[in-house]
Amino acid sequence: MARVVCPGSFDPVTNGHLDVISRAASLHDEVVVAVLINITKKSLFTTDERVDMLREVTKDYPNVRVERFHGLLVNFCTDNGIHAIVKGLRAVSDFEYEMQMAQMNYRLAKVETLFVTTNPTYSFLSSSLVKEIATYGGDVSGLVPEPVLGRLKARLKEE
Ligand SMILES: O=C(O)c1ccc2[nH]nc(Br)c2c1
Ligand SMILES: O=C(O)c1ccc2[nH]nc(Br)c2c1
Repeated sequence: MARVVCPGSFDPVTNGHLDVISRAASLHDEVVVAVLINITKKSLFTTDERVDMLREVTKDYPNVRVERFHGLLVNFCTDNGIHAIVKGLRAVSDFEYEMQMAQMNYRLAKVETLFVTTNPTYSFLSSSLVKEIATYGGDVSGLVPEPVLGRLKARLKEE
């Protein structure tokens, strides 16, 4: 049973994230999308909201489940029988940091990291850019799943 993890903040999940998750799901028996609980970093959505949105937008993928974790990713992996991490690469600029993390995670727990090159349509995308554009009234439709677009607009109205 090849189980892999797609970790992230997903604050909120974007179509770029979903592209990586769906491609990982087509390659492995099970994909665990792991939402990082980060108490130090202020996020726009709570952990529960981020988990809920991910569950909603991945409900048509039977081999994808969404969990949350805090602390070291490799501890989450070893606790859950996960031997590989799947990350998206949007551009060469992602590679240096991801390479460092991948080598550390292998050293710590022999957990491998596999990379998926993101669909060029979304290679400019990040959660933070989507939030920034939406904050100033920019149109981010088509960049996040429909259910996320509604929640993003509603949340930003509250800010
Ligand atoms: O949501 C994030 O913070 C985040 C970061 C980096 C990422 N690489 N691949 C994916 Br899916 C991904 C998600
Ligand atoms: O949303 C982000 O911050 C983020 C970062 C890094 C990423 N690599 N691949 C993907 Br999809 C991705 C998304």
